Amino acid sequence: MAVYTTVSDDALAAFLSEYDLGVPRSFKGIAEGVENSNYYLETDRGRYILTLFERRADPKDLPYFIDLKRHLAAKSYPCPAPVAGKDGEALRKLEGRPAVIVTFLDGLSPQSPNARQCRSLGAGLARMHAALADFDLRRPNSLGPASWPGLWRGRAETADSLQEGLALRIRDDLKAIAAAKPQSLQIPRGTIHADLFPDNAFFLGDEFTGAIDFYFACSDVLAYDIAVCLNSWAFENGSEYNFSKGAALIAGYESVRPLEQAERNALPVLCLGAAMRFFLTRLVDWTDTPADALVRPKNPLEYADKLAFHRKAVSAGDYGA
Ligand SMILES: Nc1ncnc2c1ncn2[C@@H]1O[C@H](COP(=O)(O)OP(=O)(O)O)[C@@H](O)[C@H]1O
Ligand SMILES: N[C@@H](CCOP(=O)(O)O)C(=O)O
Repeated sequence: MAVYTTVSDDALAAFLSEYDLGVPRSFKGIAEGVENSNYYLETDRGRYILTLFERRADPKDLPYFIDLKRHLAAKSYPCPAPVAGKDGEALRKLEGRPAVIVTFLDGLSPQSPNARQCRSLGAGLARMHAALADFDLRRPNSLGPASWPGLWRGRAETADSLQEGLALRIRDDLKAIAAAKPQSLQIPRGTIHADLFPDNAFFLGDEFTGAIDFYFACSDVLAYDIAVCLNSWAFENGSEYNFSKGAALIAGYESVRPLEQAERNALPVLCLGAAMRFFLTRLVDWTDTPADALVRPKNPLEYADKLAFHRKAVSAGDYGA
């Protein structure tokens, strides 16, 4: 359960008095998620999510995330809309942490997405990129390749304790990615979600109905978002790549924005990089999650296994593109 910060009755009452949201009916910690503390809030006027930002969120980035969601919502892209208080501000403090209220989005996150859902998700991702094409704020990817050596430092022993010989393989992957210089790729850039996992996408049946959790959004190559999605949507049983799902996801994306050849060529290194990013943050969380936090850290080995698949991929064809 992702609740790092407990909200007292008095603090909640004082916080809600800053809004015009009616009378609270329900307030509960949310079981899913790992990054921030999330609460479900229902009042007589509607349903909301209250988020308190925790360790990885840099307070100076929060206005960027709020503006980004406002931009998408203004374009009728289905995502949570930030709720402003009586003073017009969406960002304030609760229990000493930065906090926002956003609107509740309906839909279900697929546990095991099928190929039709992958196709719809790919199209939804491309529509998001299109809707953000004129979003003019910039935020560097704080979990991009430059951050990985720092995340990895001092973790070799933990990696080897999870899987024999893993540290050596990770060192080799980091060297291979650095040599490929993914930051210098001459391919389309824009604003990306950077964490569009199945638990951050909602569906009604097989139709993508919206995205949540934009708190890793940043300026980067657009195809990196596809790489994140191939990693999180197209594998089964951890490490088995499902070609049909990957092909459907890419085809869905291309039904809105066809990929350039250079983007296709970059897919293997972008997929390796995306798997590395999630392996490393999971490895850090595996040992550094506070003992009293109500959260289930995610398994880093799932991404160590995906790295093994990407190491062998030579072209976009290996992913179904
Ligand atoms: N706007 C929203 N509408 C509906 N449910 C939401 C919304 N925001 C978050 N949730 C629920 O809260 C869970 C955790 O949210 P998420 O933003 O993924 O947390 P974290 O960033 O802390 O990992 C989601 O899986 C979803 O069930
Ligand atoms: N998607 C990441 C962790 C971030 O958590 P989320 O619940 O905000 O998606 C992972 O799976 O490692």
